[in-house]
Amino acid sequence: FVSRSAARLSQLKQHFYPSSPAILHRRSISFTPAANRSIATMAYDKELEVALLAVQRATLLTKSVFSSHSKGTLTKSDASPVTIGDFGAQALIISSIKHAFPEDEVVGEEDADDLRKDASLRELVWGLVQSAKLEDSAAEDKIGGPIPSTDAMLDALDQGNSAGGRKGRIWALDPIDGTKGFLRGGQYAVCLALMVDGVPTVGVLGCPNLPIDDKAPLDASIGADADSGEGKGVLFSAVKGQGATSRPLGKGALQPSNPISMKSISNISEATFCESVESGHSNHGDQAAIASKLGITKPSVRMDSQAKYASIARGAGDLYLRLPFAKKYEEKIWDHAAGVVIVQEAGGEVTDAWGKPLDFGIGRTLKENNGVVGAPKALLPQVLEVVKEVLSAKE
Ligand SMILES: Nc1ncnc2c1ncn2[C@@H]1O[C@H](COP(=O)(O)O)[C@@H](OP(=O)(O)O)[C@H]1O
Ligand SMILES: [Mg+2]
Ligand SMILES: [Mg+2]
Ligand SMILES: [Mg+2]
Repeated sequence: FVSRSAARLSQLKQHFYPSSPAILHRRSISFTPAANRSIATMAYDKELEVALLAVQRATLLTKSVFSSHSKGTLTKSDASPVTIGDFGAQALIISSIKHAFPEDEVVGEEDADDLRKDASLRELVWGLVQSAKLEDSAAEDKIGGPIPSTDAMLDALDQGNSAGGRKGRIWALDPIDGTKGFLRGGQYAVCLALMVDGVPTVGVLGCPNLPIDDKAPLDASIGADADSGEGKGVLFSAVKGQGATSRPLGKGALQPSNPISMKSISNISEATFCESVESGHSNHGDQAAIASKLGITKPSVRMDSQAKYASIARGAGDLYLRLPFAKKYEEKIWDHAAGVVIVQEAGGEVTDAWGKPLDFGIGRTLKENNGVVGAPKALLPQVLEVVKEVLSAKE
């Protein structure tokens, strides 16, 4: 008994005086392997952290452009707008990715052509890029700190030129999705996804004008006048197999996250569907016909950008409808990759309008797909049936 209690006493001493060399040794055996195991199971944790910080830093830049008078808007060859915010955000994000993962490729929407030709535009963007700094130095370090020179900024912008493909690690980047919404003061999103062998695997959406509260109701005004202010600004993210989360968009280190999931609705007629504001981006008429065939009576919620995917993933809306006007329009992978993995991890599924899986592995566009439909997994077949009915009636 005496020797057993002496042994117990020594155990207790070791427990309460962990500075003793004996206990340090024991701790290193008994705790470290378990800690390592849990780290090993968190696949893509570094990719996720870098993507979250990179997107958060880029939103500091887009918000500064948003509140400035001139957005330096240009018209691209396809007649769509691009702003100094798009250029600056792309340069910052690519430089973050290349710092952490130098071998990875990036499919980015923009390039440096316009900035190389126009010195004053280049200086405007350079000024913005230099001022966009996370307030936490450890967080800044993780994404490589400031871009060192104008040339480095232009090179980073141009590194979004990957052709995409089915092999290896390729990031899809939309520095400002919903540029028209951004210019209007509506919704926009900074979107970044890592695709592994053509499959969206890590997704991050920075939505400066969405309400932080996952439970906030979606009303029609969400798309119209969503000036960033109190209670606004969300970072959504997901890693394949690990669920989806939201957290407030901050200015420094990452804020704590909450799990999100799609709403469970028992009857499709109760659904709220989200569609583009721009009537040129999807067919509002077909979407209204589909909603009415599904018995949906609530008006659609129109908002720009992948904020629609984020909104259905957090259960604020239910369906994402993007019915094509023309067979020939090829959806861009950066308009969907991040939103798709977030919706999938929140319990949803996304296909094209004919029910075909979206193929992110064939290049910069979804050229084998036509239109996009997203819904809670269990309801998608029912929605697709009606979508196909409406589309077939027009053929
Ligand atoms: N005719 C078209 N059909 C579908 N999408 C289009 C389109 N023309 C432009 N787009 C894309 O629609 C995106 C915005 O989507 P939404 O309508 O959901 O807000 C644009 O992204 P950018 O704003 O990044 O250029 C652009 O890539
Ligand atoms: Mg664009
Ligand atoms: Mg876009
Ligand atoms: Mg864009």
